[in-house]
Amino acid sequence: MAATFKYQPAWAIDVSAPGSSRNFPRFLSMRFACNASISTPLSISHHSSTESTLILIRHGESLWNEKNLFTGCCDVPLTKRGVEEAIEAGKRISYIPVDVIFTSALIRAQMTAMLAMTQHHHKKVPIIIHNESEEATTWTQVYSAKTTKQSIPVITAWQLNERMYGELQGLNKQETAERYGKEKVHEWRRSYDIPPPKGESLEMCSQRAVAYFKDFIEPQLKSGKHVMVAAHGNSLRSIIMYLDRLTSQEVTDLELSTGIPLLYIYKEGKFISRGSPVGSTEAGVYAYTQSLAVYRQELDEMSH
Ligand SMILES: O=C(O)[C@@H](CO)OP(=O)(O)O
Repeated sequence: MAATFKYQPAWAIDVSAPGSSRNFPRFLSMRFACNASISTPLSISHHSSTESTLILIRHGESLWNEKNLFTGCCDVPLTKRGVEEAIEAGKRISYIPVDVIFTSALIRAQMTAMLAMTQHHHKKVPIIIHNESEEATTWTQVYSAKTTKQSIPVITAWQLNERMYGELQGLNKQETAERYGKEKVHEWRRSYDIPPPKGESLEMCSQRAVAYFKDFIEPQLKSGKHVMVAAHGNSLRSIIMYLDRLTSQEVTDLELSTGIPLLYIYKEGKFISRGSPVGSTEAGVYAYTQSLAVYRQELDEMSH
């Protein structure tokens, strides 16, 4: 079968991307059996666009957020409230274009991305790309160009996982503060370079999360693709530190709420923060760039 996989859809990522020689997941080798020419159905052309959107979403409330437990890389699902937050987040971004989704390898981020996309006006189907083995790649192929066009690839990457919290994972945050002192626990949770016992500091988390962002997500934005990243409090704090050029002191005060999408415009190599596309500020988002305004208008026309 492999010999027949001749075409690479627009969503497949350039194998020559920097960092591809590292041991990153094998999503790079995705192939389709059909002779598919994939492009966005709306008028924002990937090739002519000089600006693209980046949505960052921290997952909705998880069962361990609810119980106030250190979670880190433990793979726990969303609560009912987390599910609702993800759906609400989806409503807030439902008019913002999304061509490719990156999530961590953890279910709470993946659930958030999938639930958010149920609200999107373009009605495309998010599909998780499985390239963990030859079989996974072969057995998950799509053979229809039309179906591929109506899909959004969802790329999972462990590098976007929550920071690994070491020996704090599963411990109650309040009880840990009582045992080790509030200040020590705050230092473990929010300092830049002090790791919790046997865990990752924010700096260590940033070394993998920001490297992944630069190597795999930024090239997508550069090529005009609109990207959503669903990840975690600390992996996103490290990415925001990079995007907003925060100092290691400034990032200690950065807190992200669950399920609140943050919007950036990527333009001429720069990231411009547009805050959270909530309610009335949405107009401001669309006023910001002409091509986004056109996208919005076309979505409106499609849904009438
Ligand atoms: O427990 C965790 O994994 C994180 C995020 O929920 O907690 P904190 O906010 O303490 O970094």
